Amino acid sequence: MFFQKKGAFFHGQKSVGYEKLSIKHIFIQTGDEMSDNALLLDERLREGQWVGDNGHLWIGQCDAVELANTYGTPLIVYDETQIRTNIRRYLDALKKTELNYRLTYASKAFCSKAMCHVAYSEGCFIDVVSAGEMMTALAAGVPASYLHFHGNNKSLDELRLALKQEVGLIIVDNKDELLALSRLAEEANGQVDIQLRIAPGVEAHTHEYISTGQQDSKFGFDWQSDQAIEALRLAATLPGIRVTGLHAHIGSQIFDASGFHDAVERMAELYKEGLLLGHSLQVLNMGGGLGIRYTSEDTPQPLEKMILGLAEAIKRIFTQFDIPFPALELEPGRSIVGNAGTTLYRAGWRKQVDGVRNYVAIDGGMTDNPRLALYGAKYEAMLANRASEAADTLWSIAGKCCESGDMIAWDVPLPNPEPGDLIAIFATGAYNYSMASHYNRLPKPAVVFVREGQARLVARRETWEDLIRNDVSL
Ligand SMILES: Cc1ncc(COP(=O)(O)O)c(C=O)c1O
Ligand SMILES: N[C@@H](CCCC[NH3+])C(=O)O
Repeated sequence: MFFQKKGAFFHGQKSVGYEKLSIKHIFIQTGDEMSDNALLLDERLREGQWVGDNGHLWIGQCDAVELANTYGTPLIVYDETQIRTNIRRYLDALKKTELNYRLTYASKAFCSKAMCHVAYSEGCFIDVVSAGEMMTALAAGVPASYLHFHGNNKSLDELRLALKQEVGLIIVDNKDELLALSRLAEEANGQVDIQLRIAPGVEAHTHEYISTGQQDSKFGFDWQSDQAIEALRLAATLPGIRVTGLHAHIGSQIFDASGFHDAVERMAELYKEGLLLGHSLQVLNMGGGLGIRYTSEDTPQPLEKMILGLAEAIKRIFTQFDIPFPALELEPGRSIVGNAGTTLYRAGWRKQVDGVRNYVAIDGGMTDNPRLALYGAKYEAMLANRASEAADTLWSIAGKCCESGDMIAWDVPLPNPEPGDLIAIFATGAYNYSMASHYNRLPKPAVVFVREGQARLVARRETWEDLIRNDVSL
């Protein structure tokens, strides 16, 4: 039987081990209202970073130059304190909403055993979207009851695995999956808790490719054409499943709260229908999506303001519908790990075309950071070994792949780089390592966590042997 283990489900009910599990450490800066760089002179620096007397970039009290010399480049450096701070800010804000709540880390943003362990140790549930992410979290010691299984095309094998492992929740994306899951659960004589993912048909105000709440989306039951209400009706007739919540994730890198509020209106209407159909709904899962500052052009609202605003909208709208307040579940990824990651590259050869552009090539590229190629993402850069020198020339940072679009940043200010300099790219903690590829057979970079002056390797650099491991012997 795979009934969910009881008693670990809402922070508001004090049954989850947030207080118990959290590890004491010093916050470098705690005020939610402060922007990332409020205390720092160089606005490219993130919280927990500074330029040392030696002119080097320091991250989490570790010298970036030493990190690169020790672990090689490209190297993704995560400030573990920052990750924990980000999670605690979410939990603190959620606590203030006075709703029951649950915080789920969307591991797609950066999935590794160390990261799953950190998120869980801070009290997060873990959103996984494949058997691979599920097995990573389990290998990290996260109990299956803390896993929430997402995805628009979970295979039958993946669903069977989720049931066998007794994951805490499955977020069902479409009718085919709903029918299949009910059948599998019935065959196993069990019952599984599910949420239905809804496409509420709202505008998220973000890049088209990372917008998911609109009607024309591959994700979720369509609200506008009544697919969603039909799913609730169907689910009420199916054995083996218990609909405990409704889910909407409208997109990613969002600064404007209006899309969330519009979504709540539609979700509340559906929630009421669900209750009337006899579903034991308890949770409104509003997904992730909060944006972060990649460059000074980005101006995210303070986290607490976004969360309290969302909670107020939920309370107001649920009151209008005359239904009990739900527990609020959030599922952030980028805003947990994005600003905590910095990638260090070794500068290679340059190409300067007078009056056109200065290029400096690095020892990585779209293989470890495809975000410019995919979304036109912008980043800020610094020479980590010459961080106190004036950044007085514009340089474009090119990857080493055979692809003109293999760029990391266009025209960013740097002191004239020399081959061998160390180039730091900030805010690369989300969707970089997790979207890394082997194009041109480049090995994936190493990942280290730094914390209070200590560094630990959490993912080793791939080797050439790793790259040919799956090639069958000739
Ligand atoms: C279902 C779901 N939940 C949560 C997230 C995390 O989003 P973000 O990284 O923008 O917080 C995503 C990714 O966009 C998602 O697809
Ligand atoms: N990969 C995207 C985010 C996708 C969010 C997952 N649904 C990015 O790098 O911004």
